[in-house]
Amino acid sequence: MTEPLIEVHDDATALATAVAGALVARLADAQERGEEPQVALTGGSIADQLHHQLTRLGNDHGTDWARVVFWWGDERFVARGSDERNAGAARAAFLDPVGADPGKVHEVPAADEVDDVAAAAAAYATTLREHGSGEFEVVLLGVGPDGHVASLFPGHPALDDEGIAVAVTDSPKPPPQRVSLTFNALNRARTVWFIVSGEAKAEAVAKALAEHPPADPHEVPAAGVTGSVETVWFLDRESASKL
Ligand SMILES: O=C1O[C@H](COP(=O)(O)O)[C@@H](O)[C@H](O)[C@H]1O
Repeated sequence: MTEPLIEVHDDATALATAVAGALVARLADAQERGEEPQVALTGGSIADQLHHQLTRLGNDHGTDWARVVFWWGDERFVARGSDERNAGAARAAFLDPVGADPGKVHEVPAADEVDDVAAAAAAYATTLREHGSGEFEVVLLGVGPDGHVASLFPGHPALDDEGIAVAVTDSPKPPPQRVSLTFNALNRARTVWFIVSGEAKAEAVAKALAEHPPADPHEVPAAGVTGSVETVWFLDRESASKL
């Protein structure tokens, strides 16, 4: 468990630009050490801006995108062609333009590819186990106004799942069926970067970072994730306004 660092940027654009710059530098460093870094991407409102900035940077920092292994912290269980799919948006705006290797982009199976959401979670967990069960260089996490991360929602039984990936069948945020990495998997990451923008998230950020008393991850799931080497909360002024 690492002490969280906090970095506040002016607005969502500055925030996404900073995280994109930090990510390409971190991945290039890992590749220079001869590693093939694994990254878990996030969905949600900040993801589009982040993808845009990552594509703008492209190979500028020497990152070889074809030698990065991609995962998602969570996925909505919808058809592959659905606009709601986190992976679809990332592929179109970022992974395809920068030349990610399709064989190293590991999506959660879609609703039109497997029987049910439990089968999707089981298949994702199997693929993760084949790649080290979540030895992530970086996990990127958005945070919902209720403090959820990935698809781990306050008070939900998925918070206590001890596997790697869990099926969520009654998400309070639509769509109701999702697959999420568990706390167990997320907490194996070397680096966890929260990316949080907007006034609506300010309360959740303040609760997650409270020290006395610290937040209960069952009430504020974001408080239950830390990197083994580094945890950074990348915020904009609005999301940091209640700290
Ligand atoms: O549904 C989701 O929500 C969270 C937070 O999204 P936001 O739109 O409130 O920023 C996101 O991190 C997650 O990946 C996504 O599936």
